[in-house]
Amino acid sequence: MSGIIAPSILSADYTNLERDVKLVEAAGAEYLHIDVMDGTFVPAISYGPNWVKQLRPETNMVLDVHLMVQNPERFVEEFADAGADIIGVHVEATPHIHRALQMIKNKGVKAEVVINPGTPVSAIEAVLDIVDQVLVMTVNPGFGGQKFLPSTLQKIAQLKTFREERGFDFDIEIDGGVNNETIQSAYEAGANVFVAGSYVYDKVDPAAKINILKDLIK
Ligand SMILES: O=C(CO)[C@@H](O)[C@H](O)COP(=O)(O)O
Ligand SMILES: [Co+2]
Repeated sequence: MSGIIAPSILSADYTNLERDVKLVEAAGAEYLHIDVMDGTFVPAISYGPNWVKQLRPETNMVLDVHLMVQNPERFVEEFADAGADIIGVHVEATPHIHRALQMIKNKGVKAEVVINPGTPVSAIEAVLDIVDQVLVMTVNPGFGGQKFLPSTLQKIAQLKTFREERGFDFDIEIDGGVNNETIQSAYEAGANVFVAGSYVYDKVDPAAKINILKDLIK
């Protein structure tokens, strides 16, 4: 099974956002990753539901919304109404992770649970039967351009084993430090959706970068 590339627009040029979105779509990216940050769960502040709503008609890519916000259940319905296709909520951000995921599913949107590098897979075991996707953070959340943490690979493998043994049906996404040198180890461990921000957008030719990544996960 070949993998899916999800460019993160956190590293795009916001003054040329439409160009940067269309460019990765034309290059074959299937998902567009949108990092929502609240200045509390993570230090930075980024964008909100209105921003997703304006982006929605501009692309056919799957909008993969990563909520790095405290108590995400306050916002999931707004992001669903804005046109998100997948909404991810951090287990560390709420005492009500099951409710948050259920709220996403009730809106007809794919529900994703997210774990930080310091959080074990056991913290999400009780919700693995209801999620469509698990996001394993391969850096600490909050910023683009950080280094991939190889210690996260064993959690990817553990999730793959859980899925096989218990007959669950979720995708495994990774986010942070994904580039031509790191993608293959995560693919081999069992990940099948790959967020890439700075590697795709920071230097020349995002389309070529997507092709390089795609070739490595065939
Ligand atoms: O969620 C986050 C950061 O918190 C990411 O989605 C970043 O946007 C990934 O950026 P790179 O590590 O690929 O530069
Ligand atoms: Co992200």
